[in-house]
Amino acid sequence: MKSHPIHFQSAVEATIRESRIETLGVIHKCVKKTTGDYEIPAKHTPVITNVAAMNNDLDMWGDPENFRSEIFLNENAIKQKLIFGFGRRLCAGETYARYNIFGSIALLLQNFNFFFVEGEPSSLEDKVPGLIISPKEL
Ligand code: HEM
Repeated sequence: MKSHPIHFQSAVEATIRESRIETLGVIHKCVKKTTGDYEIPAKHTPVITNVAAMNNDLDMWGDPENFRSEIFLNENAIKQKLIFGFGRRLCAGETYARYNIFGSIALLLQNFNFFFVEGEPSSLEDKVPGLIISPKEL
């Protein structure tokens, strides 16, 4: 079956979200007392976006624990952007990261077959926690 690049792209987006590599955003200083629905107690209060919570929000995703790439088929979906933070200080490496992840996964899938190895980390739960989540050593 021949798949369309946009379907592959949405699978890549879903993989980035599902892998939950980013837990917190960087510290920002509020320039206004309100942001969206939030009241910030004082101007210039430092705020940190809880990226992990956004990517696991039940109201937003319904079933965040499931891999559903079709959510990302709509190129303009706001959810697609949340992976890299939001607002004027969102991830500066977004385009670079998307381009590289897309290319790397495409090349790997074209050239290799992947299997789980018994006794070795096999799921996304097998990871090392931290500000940036990484897989356990393979
Ligand atoms: C899948 C890969 C990546 C993900 C999921 C990711 C995600 C994020 C997130 C969530 C933030 C915080 C945004 C906020 O606080 O609102 C951020 C900030 C940032 N990221 Fe990334 N990032 C990725 C790759 C990269 C790469 C490859 C670079 C550089 C080449 C990069 C450079 C930065 C920088 C400089 C900031 C701070 C931006 C600012 O405060 O103005 N990121 N990223």
